[in-house]
Amino acid sequence: TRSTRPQRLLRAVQKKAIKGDPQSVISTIDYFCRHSEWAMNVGDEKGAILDSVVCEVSPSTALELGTYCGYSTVRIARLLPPGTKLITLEFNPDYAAVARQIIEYSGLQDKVRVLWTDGVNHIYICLVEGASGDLIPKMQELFGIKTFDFVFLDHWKDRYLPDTKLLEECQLLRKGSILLADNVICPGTPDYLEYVRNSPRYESKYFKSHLEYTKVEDGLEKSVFLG
Ligand SMILES: O=C(NC/C=C/[C@H]1O[C@@H](n2cnc3c(NCCO)ncnc32)[C@H](O)[C@@H]1O)c1cc(-c2ccc(F)cc2)cc(O)c1O
Ligand SMILES: [Mg+2]
Repeated sequence: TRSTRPQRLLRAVQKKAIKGDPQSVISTIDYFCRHSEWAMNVGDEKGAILDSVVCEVSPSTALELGTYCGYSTVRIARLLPPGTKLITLEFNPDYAAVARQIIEYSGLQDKVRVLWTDGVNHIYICLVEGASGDLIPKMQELFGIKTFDFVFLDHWKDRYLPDTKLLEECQLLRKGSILLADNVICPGTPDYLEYVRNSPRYESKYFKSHLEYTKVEDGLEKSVFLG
């Protein structure tokens, strides 16, 4: 049977990227998506905005909803200081398998630890297979996470709002937690935008950009939880 797009993207990384070099993995994926096959990675233009927010927040705990091939996982993890806990959730086992290999190829595998390892000098990336709706309520029990400093939303667009409300209900957000949402224009997340822009519990800001690898408008919404 024909390979899948994530498998072809992985093969391009294994063929062209420098093993152990996260930036090379990122550039290879961007080149592949621009010149061979488009794929729904956050991409280089919005990725630069993601980078700047991650550097500004310098989170000690971070959550990514929707790993897909691991492109934004690598983008985020390469900027995190040692001792950070990054949890990324992916419920499609085939995508999770590709993401695991891309994360490992980027040299972050020595930082990929199951979260309860007591090492203190590594970034912990835990790629958990499962649906955010089931896993978010278990963050404390499974990973000892009290609150997330940073959340990157990039999964099904109609799940941004319910999962944000779930994070609030599970008290996984604290005063100052930052939510960064991809695709708030294209494909669009109207109910989520309306919520974070009108709720007194959030201070929201739109970062105008373009849909990955295209000239179509898209952007990221950065929302600070006010507690
Ligand atoms: O649809 C887009 N992203 C979805 C990502 C889904 C990934 O996340 C995983 N996932 C989904 N829900 C959950 C979940 N929980 C929710 C269910 O329980 N728990 C765990 N994992 C989950 C999927 O398995 C995928 O791996 C998109 C589209 C365009 C686009 C724009 C223009 C076009 F013309 C075409 C496409 C551009 C983008 O940047 C985009 O991100
Ligand atoms: Mg996206």
